[in-house]
Amino acid sequence: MPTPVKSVLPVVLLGCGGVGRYLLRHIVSCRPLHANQGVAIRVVGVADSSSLLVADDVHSSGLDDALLTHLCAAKAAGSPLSSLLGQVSGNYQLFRNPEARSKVIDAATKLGRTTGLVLVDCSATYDTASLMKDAVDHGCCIVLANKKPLTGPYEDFQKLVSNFRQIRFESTVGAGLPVIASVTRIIASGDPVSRIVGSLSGTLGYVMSELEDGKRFSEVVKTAKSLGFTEPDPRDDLGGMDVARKALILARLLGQQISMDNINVESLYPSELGPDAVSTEDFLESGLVQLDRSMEERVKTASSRGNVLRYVCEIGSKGCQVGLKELPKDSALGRLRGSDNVVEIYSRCYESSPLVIQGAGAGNDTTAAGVLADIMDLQDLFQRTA
Ligand SMILES: NC(=O)C1=CN([C@@H]2O[C@H](COP(=O)(O)OP(=O)(O)OC[C@H]3O[C@@H](n4cnc5c(N)ncnc54)[C@H](OP(=O)(O)O)[C@@H]3O)[C@@H](O)[C@H]2O)C=CC1
Ligand SMILES: N[C@@H](CC=O)C(=O)O
Repeated sequence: MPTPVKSVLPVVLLGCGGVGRYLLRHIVSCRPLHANQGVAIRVVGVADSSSLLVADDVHSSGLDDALLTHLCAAKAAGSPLSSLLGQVSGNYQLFRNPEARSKVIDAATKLGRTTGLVLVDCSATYDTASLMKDAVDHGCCIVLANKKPLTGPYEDFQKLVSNFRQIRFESTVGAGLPVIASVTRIIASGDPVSRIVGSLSGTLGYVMSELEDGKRFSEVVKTAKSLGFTEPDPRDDLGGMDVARKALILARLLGQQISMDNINVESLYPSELGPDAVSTEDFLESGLVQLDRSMEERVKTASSRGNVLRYVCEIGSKGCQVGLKELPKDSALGRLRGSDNVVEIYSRCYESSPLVIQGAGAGNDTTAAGVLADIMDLQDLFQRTA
């Protein structure tokens, strides 16, 4: 006998790039698994940077799986969502910006306090912050892979986490690794976390370990991009900002009321190659090679001392810093290979022997799996009443 549906989770997805598309594919392919658990995820809307595709009647139906599959194929081919209009049939409407934003609010207003709604942010922009805050006001649950809304003004962070039962942001730190959940559990048990140390960039982990194998910096950064490890602009990774955002999220979770300005960040590229001076394309094409020599020398110098380079994040009572460190090859961080992350959490209970979490720390598949697990984790808030 089929398992009765206990929870229906309506979802609006912001962003259908690498992570967002994987999420939609996971949702579709996990239907039988979720049905066995009595859960149905109903995707009622999907937005990209210019439009929103939304189900005709968000109360009673979602976008069907055939449409979601088409949508993923179109976005993967580089077409905007609006290209589906007139090409693919289905019970949906398309709204372009700025109307698209108000339609997301409409869905949040309609569903937030009735059936409930999960607004999922898989974009890579600060622009979604106000939408996410509005969604919180409308009683919606929110799930983020996007770190930016949580790393703007402290008041935004406070607002977004104000109903902590209704937010999940596991994938913002460590992709699919249970870092936020572990820190949250330790804090909830009254065990004060004193320090978090780790290698939290899949991109920089991959780049550093490939450099040790004698590969060129410019080549491995491009490969990291093609493997889906980097941010849309890899300078977010190479400049340390992506790791700094993760550090800020963790520090704020520990109760530190700090902002990005309070984090010491070491950049691996000079300001002449920064986003204000050079486009992403030019940076990839001709900027990166300018860094090959100096990176090769840094790696060789470290190696001559029996060490390796790792981009390390440290959060403690005396502040936060992220930067390149020379570490013994056989240390926990030194042994890291590829895009793996490792996080050591120190607290009273984990003082001499920290809680260590390690595993794949980047990639669209892993990250999307983390986002899906976050959505599923909200199922108890979506009990079907009828
Ligand atoms: N890849 C990884 O390993 C990990 C990624 N993340 C995070 O996941 C997020 C997504 O990454 P990724 O998929 O690689 O990024 P992409 O650049 O591939 O995709 C971003 C998507 O967001 C859309 N978008 C831009 N602005 C808006 C907006 N205002 N409203 C709605 N959608 C918008 C873009 O639209 P359009 O298609 O029109 O450009 C695009 O579809 C990032 O924040 C990243 O930091 C987190 C952990 C790990
Ligand atoms: N670009 C990030 C992806 C996850 O946040 C990384 O390399 O770790």
